Amino acid sequence: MPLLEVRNLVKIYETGLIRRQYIRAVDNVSFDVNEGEIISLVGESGSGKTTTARMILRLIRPTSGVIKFMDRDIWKDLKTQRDLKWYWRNVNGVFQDPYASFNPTHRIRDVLLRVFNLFDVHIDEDTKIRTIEEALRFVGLRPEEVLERRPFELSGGMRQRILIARTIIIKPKLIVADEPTSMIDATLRIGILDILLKLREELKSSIIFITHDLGLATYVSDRILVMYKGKIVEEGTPEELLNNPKHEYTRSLLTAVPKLYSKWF
Ligand SMILES: Nc1ncnc2c1ncn2[C@@H]1O[C@H](COP(=O)(O)OP(=O)(O)OP(=O)(O)O)[C@@H](O)[C@H]1O
Repeated sequence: MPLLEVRNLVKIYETGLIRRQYIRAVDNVSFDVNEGEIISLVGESGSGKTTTARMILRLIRPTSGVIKFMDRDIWKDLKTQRDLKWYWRNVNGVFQDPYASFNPTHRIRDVLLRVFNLFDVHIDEDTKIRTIEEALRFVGLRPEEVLERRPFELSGGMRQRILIARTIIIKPKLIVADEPTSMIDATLRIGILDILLKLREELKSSIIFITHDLGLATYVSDRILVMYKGKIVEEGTPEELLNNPKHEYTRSLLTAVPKLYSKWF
């Protein structure tokens, strides 16, 4: 049984007050995510990646289709507040703008301590601090350097790492990482991807990595799904997509991938 099953997912947005317009943002999308697997959703801006991610995170309701996590339909079978906390503890998101995700007036220590309350994790204070320190070290930060600082006193790369640390604290089974590297310098991006690989390796997390950059997806994924105008137009391992892209859109994405990546295969 896959960890996550997405079947015939559709999202139609209605816009316009006088003349109604319908945008088919996600159009009949199906895929599975297995335990310990990293898959990427790759596509240009507007292809429906974020909408798909938000539906998986149960933040927006699909127009139709089914999402099952551990065999539970996330709209039909999760009813109580407790069910939802269970879900968000197990399926957690890391978003693209680490700055917007923090309350700027809070110290990092408090930002991270709040996570335990949010998800009803009842452990003693010492264990909480130890868990936080462990998570910070996991993402390559020194607790003593960041705990007392406020978000604006840290670099973008550090903030992104703290967001990942916040996710690690609750040890979700599935992490949905939506463009987690887009706001940081190119030189630091691989560092973030290496953390995702380490998460899979050491915590056996599954990851859905969302990006417009096929090169980054190639670096980190077991399987890549290419999205175009709301549909998945191609799916394969990085090797298959790089060596034998079938869809014209994948070929156009490949022209933007530096030779460095293709050299690996
Ligand atoms: N709340 C909304 N209301 C109306 N239309 C929306 C809404 N959110 C997204 N859309 C539209 O749905 C389509 C898919 O958007 P989505 O954000 O899912 O794509 P994306 O691939 O994640 O793009 P990006 O990389 O720019 O975030 C776009 O045409 C977008 O304009």
